[in-house]
Amino acid sequence: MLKKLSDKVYYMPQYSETDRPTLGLICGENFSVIVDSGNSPAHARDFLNLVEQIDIAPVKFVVITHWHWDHIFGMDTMKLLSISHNQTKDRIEYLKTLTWDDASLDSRVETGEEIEFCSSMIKLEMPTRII
Ligand SMILES: Nc1ccn([C@@H]2O[C@H](COP(=O)(O)O)[C@@H](O)[C@H]2O)c(=O)n1
Repeated sequence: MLKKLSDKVYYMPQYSETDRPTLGLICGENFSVIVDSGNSPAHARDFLNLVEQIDIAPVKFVVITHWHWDHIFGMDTMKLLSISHNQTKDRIEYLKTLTWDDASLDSRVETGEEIEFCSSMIKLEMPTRII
């Protein structure tokens, strides 16, 4: 169930066990907008399933607040036009060049490019992953 903040604003609360952040939904007269895409395809699908259950104008965009993995790994699954700051877009483009299998994550933790917390949460949220 989505939580309702007002007639126009809903959210799905965060789930700290696998670092799923809060996802938002802003409903306009003509279209609606999702705020952040979730930390995995499953997270995005869970949110979209809840959104489908309420009577709102069609969802047209997903607004990405920032580039952290937990806010962007559901983008492909949402299949929406995305809106973000240019620097966020650039960072996402860089992240798309990386590989996300366990060995690659471990190696980036070793070099300091990735933090252990994100690596372990990615493995927990997506035991098998094609990102
Ligand atoms: N280098 C980092 C540091 C943190 N994260 C992720 O950000 C989360 C905390 O901030 P949010 O605003 O994104 O909720 C944290 O839970 C990490 O998943 C990161 O990706 N990279």
